[in-house]
Parts: sequence; C-alpha cells; structure tokens
Amino acid sequence: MTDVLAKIAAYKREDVAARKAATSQSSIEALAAQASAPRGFRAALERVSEDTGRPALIAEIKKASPSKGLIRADFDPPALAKAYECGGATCLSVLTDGPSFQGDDAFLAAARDAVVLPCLRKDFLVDPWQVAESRALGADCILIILAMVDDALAADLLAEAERFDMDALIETHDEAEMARACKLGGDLVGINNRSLRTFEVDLDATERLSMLSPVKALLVAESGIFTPDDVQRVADAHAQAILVGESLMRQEDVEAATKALLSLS
Ligand SMILES: O=P(O)(O)OC[C@@H](O)[C@@H](O)c1c[nH]c2ccccc12
Repeated sequence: MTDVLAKIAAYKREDVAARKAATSQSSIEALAAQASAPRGFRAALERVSEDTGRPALIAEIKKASPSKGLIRADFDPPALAKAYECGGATCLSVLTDGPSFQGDDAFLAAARDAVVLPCLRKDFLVDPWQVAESRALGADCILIILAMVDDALAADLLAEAERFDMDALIETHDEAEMARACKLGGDLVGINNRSLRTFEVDLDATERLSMLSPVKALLVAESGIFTPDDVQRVADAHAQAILVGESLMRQEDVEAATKALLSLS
C-alpha cells in the first residue's frame, strides 16, 4: 500500500476501533435491523442500462477530495440528491469520510431520505463491523476497494454485505486487482480510472480492464468522466454504469448538468 492509502487505512482503523468500543457488534446489528429496507442498488443499474441501452448513472455527492481540495462550497446533500434524481441519476454515491473528503455519516441519511434512489456509502472499509454500520446509516451498497484490503478481508466484507441484503461495489484499478475481483466472485465491479496512488486519471483503464471483468458482473466505470463523449467512450468499452462526482459537483445547476451529461433534455 502506498502513502496515501496507508495513511487513510491507518486513521480508519483508529476511527473504527473507537466506534466499535462505543457500539458493539450486536448493538450495531440491532440498529441495522431497524434501518429502512435496502433499495436494490445493482438491480436498479441493471434495469436502466437494459431499458435504455446506455450506462446508468451513479451520481456522487462529494464536497472535497485529497486530489482536488474543495470541489463545492455550496453543499446541501438533500438538495443535491434531488437535483441528481430529477436530472436522471439511477443511484447516488455519498462520501462519508471526514478527514480526506469532508464527508459525514449524516450526509448519507439526509441525501437518501430526500429521494427514492438506492445509495452507496462511499467510505474506506477496513473492518466487517463497518458493513453493519453502513446498513444502520441506510446504505444500500458498500464499496470494497481492493487496493486497500487483502482477499480474506474482501471476502468477509462481501459476505457481510450479502447477510444484510446490500450490494457491494468491488473497486479495481489494474489487471492484478481485476483478477482478484474475479476470484472473489462479486456481481458488481468498478474500474476506477483514477489511481489512488498517483491520482492520475485515464479512461484507458476502463478500456483495458473491462474485458477481464467477471462474466456475471455489472461493470461500473468510475472517475474522470466529464462529457457525453466520455460516457460514450466507456459505454463502447461495455460499462453498464458510470460513477461521476467532480464534473457534476462543480456545476451551479446540477440537475441541468446531469441531464446534459446523459444527453437528456
Ligand atoms: O469525481 P470523479 O472523478 O467523477 O470520481 C467519482 C468517484 O469515482 C471517485 O470519487 C472515487 C472512486 N473510487 C473512490 C474511492 C474512494 C474515494 C473516492 C473514490
């Protein structure tokens, strides 16, 4: 693991230890059992990509990032969620990590309550306890970043997601990680076009890795998508969904920008 990822993993482990000390596994599971039912994240993406013949949009609510600093000052998660929904997004992704992304757990619930769209909790999972926590926060899907976890932890996270009836987006960035994703056996696989090591973005990653993805997996092209041409490019590489944050978050009129990206009017 490189410096950025190692740093994030280190503070996450500390943070999770404190959270676990405050809320036991059985307590967090009790909270998860009370959460509103999962909305079917992967199923929604599949439905839209099949019905429309274009990639379904996972629209991301992200205030800041380590590579770009502050992305959007005027930041109101429920309003952004509604703008994305009206603009044609199929699902939402909400950053909950505080130190690197200025996210907050409360943003997830606030965004999800404002819409009917399934929501991904975008955070760094380093412990299976966080899966129950994600469900307790209302998440419909979790993220498993293969650059950050070994195969055993990835399998534990995936099994926990299944136990709570959630989907899991398995994130890859290179050939070795895609091979690991195939072994793991998930059915929702992301190709991050941004290296979490160098922050360099290249849509070429989707083109190189898509043919190596598991046969049954729904494929998500993540990061660096700015224009309808970019959407077409990853669609040509067989992406059935796209995960887009920055290019939409930077626009004043998020609903109009979402429609424009999807070429809807
Ligand atoms: O803002 P972008 O370039 O459209 O990217 C969105 C999303 O793919 C990106 O935020 C992301 C993908 N994988 C991650 C893992 C952790 C944090 C963030 C991410």
